[in-house]
Amino acid sequence: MIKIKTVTLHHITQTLKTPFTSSIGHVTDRESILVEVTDLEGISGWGEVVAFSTPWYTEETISTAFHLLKDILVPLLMNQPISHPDQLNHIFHNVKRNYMAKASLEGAIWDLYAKKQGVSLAFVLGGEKSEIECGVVVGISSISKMTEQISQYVEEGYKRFKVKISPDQDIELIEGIRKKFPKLPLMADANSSYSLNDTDRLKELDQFGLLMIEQPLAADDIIDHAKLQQKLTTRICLDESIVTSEDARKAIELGSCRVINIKPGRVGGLTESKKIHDLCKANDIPVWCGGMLETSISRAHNIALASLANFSIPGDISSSSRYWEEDLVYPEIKAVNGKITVPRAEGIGFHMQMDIVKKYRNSVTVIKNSYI
Ligand SMILES: O=C(O)CCC(=O)c1ccccc1C(=O)O
Ligand SMILES: [Mg+2]
Repeated sequence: MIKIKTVTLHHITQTLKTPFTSSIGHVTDRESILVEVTDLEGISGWGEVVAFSTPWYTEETISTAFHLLKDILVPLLMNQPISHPDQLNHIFHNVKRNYMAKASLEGAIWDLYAKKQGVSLAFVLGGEKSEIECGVVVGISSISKMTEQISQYVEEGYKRFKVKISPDQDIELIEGIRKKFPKLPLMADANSSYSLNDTDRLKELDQFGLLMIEQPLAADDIIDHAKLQQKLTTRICLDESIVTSEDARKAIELGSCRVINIKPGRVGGLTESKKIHDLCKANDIPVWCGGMLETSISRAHNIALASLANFSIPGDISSSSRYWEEDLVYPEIKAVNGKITVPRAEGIGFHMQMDIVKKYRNSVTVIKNSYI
């Protein structure tokens, strides 16, 4: 039984090694809220808010998540003994959406739940793989810089390569990469920058043998994606459009996609992620774990999640050093020859380096349970 003593919100800002650009957003300084849940025995579980500073990817921001955590979600959890993290879905039932805020607390409870049993997060989630294959993402810049970055990542051994595209830079970019790397496991993420009017343009991409195209159409759409998928040979992968397992069920039923990207933050946590994984498995839809320019706390959650059987495509889980000067955890999260070993140590399997957390911390908020 988990009895919460305190919930500590560490608000941090880290500067990315190099700014990251997609068709809809540009990130230089990455704000995060690290969520530390400590129980009466003094054991801590860790989660992370992966929302951005502004609502360009989803409607949530770091500020909205802080409000939700402090004023709504943490109070709902206090004075409730928790026997299993799955209960949080029910406890948060009357709070609409705000999935990233919910996921941060839920992730911390999952970590704590595993630690209290002395087993790994991957184990309690039902993970089967002892190592996961890693992919890497190249943000928008010039075609020559993007191709150069890919060459570097090929050398580092990554197993799958994703480039950000938009109608301003797509065919020429993919053509250029393909000339240099004809057989590379390559995919493109459009972050909703096209409409059905661009169908002919998107059909031109079919000739390049991409693994898939991610989220070509609107973030809230599954109807037009179904129409588009019928016209493309390239598989469509949905990211933004899938925020619940019900969304996934409907998208599969409509034929809106042939692959799904699961991000625990986007779907409200690991319980919902597992549900989507299981549903996709039953429907022969492969899944992979997406990335959010996250710290190693979420990276560790993602590694555990990606050890489940139907995560059969390498996800956006790269070395911490892909984005960060310093890792918040020890040992450092590192892809070696494009693979990361799933830790067997308890919980997330990595130790927090509090001196480094404090170095990047703007503020800390401790919420105490009323029974202490
Ligand atoms: O390497 C990563 O963390 C993933 C990068 C990425 O593609 C991304 C980063 C931020 C927000 C949305 C996305 C996305 O998958 O669309
Ligand atoms: Mg995406």
